[in-house]
Amino acid sequence: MSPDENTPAGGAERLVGAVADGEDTAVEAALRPKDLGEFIGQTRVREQLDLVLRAARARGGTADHVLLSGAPGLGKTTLSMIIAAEMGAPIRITSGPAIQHAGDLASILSSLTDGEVLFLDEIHRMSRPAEEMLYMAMEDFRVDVVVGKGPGATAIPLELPPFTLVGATTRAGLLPPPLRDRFGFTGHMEFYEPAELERVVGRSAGLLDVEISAEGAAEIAGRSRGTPRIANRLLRRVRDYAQVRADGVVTREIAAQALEVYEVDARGLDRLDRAVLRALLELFGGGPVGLSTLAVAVGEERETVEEVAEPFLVREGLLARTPRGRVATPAAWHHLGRTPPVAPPAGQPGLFGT
Ligand SMILES: Nc1ncnc2c1ncn2[C@@H]1O[C@H](COP(=O)(O)OP(=O)(O)OP(=O)(O)O)[C@@H](O)[C@H]1O
Repeated sequence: MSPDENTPAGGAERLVGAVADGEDTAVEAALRPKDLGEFIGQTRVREQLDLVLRAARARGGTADHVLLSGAPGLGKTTLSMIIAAEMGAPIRITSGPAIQHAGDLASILSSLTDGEVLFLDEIHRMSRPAEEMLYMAMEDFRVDVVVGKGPGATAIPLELPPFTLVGATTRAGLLPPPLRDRFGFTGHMEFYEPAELERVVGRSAGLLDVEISAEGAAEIAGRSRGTPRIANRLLRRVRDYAQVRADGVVTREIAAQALEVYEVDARGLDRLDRAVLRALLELFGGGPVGLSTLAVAVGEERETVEEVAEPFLVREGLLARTPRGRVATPAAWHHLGRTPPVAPPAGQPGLFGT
């Protein structure tokens, strides 16, 4: 398996990875907002969803199918639970990779109750036959269950109770159009602003009984890469530090010291992210340099640099992928406390290829 942004080479989970680790799973249930009012940020999606749910409630029916797209850890599972809670309906949770055969899906669908919410995480990873069964289930609340094999096989139609499908995907673009078109509402989840993450940290600290100052919450928020899951994880590590090395209270200084121990810098970069930038600046004058050369310079696999470190560096505007290779932006020089090279006179090719 190739590495991704969330797991460094070697397998250990990254403190700043956005995919849930075992500890996250254990504590996240306690930290999830329970209704739309408690859900922080995502103003647009929240308002649109509020309208969809209110209208469905007023009609006394089930809500339209909902597709939530966005990076891991932004709150898709949480929102699906909120949709069920707001509709006063039970929720069934499963995921695309768990449904490999159409029969797996048929057995889930046929056991749904009236109005139930079915949360299908990673919906883009479902098998094709299951996907085709889902089209009919979403549109007509009916599936054809095939009994037998070969020429003697018969399709038995099975009526389903009305239900709301909430699909979640990190890659909306990978969904086949017929599937995408069957959702009545699509919400795209954005990365969170620091002020919103500060509220997430403050709220979680309250639930975990951690005393924290506003500045302490801001310090953690600024290092959380726009992602509530990372904010909650960093809060737990800072809490440990505050307990062991101080009086348990999370101030700005304590948060900064703790995250220095864990090598997460003021902008949320970790050791690997910084190693890539440092090599780019110190060994290659800021680039352009080929990916393979850069990977050798930091002693990592090419895939690790490309899939683990680069996405966040690109998102932060610290690194650019150009046809001639990787280039550090002026912001990268500033972030590592260095002065970017002077731009060449107009008309002459320079470091940044202009
Ligand atoms: N808007 C929010 N306000 C407060 N906490 C949030 C918010 N969004 C997410 N969280 C918290 O972040 C954690 C991760 O959220 P969640 O599991 O819903 O993310 P996700 O997008 O479903 O991730 P994945 O795709 O990896 O399953 C949870 O503990 C949740 O409480």
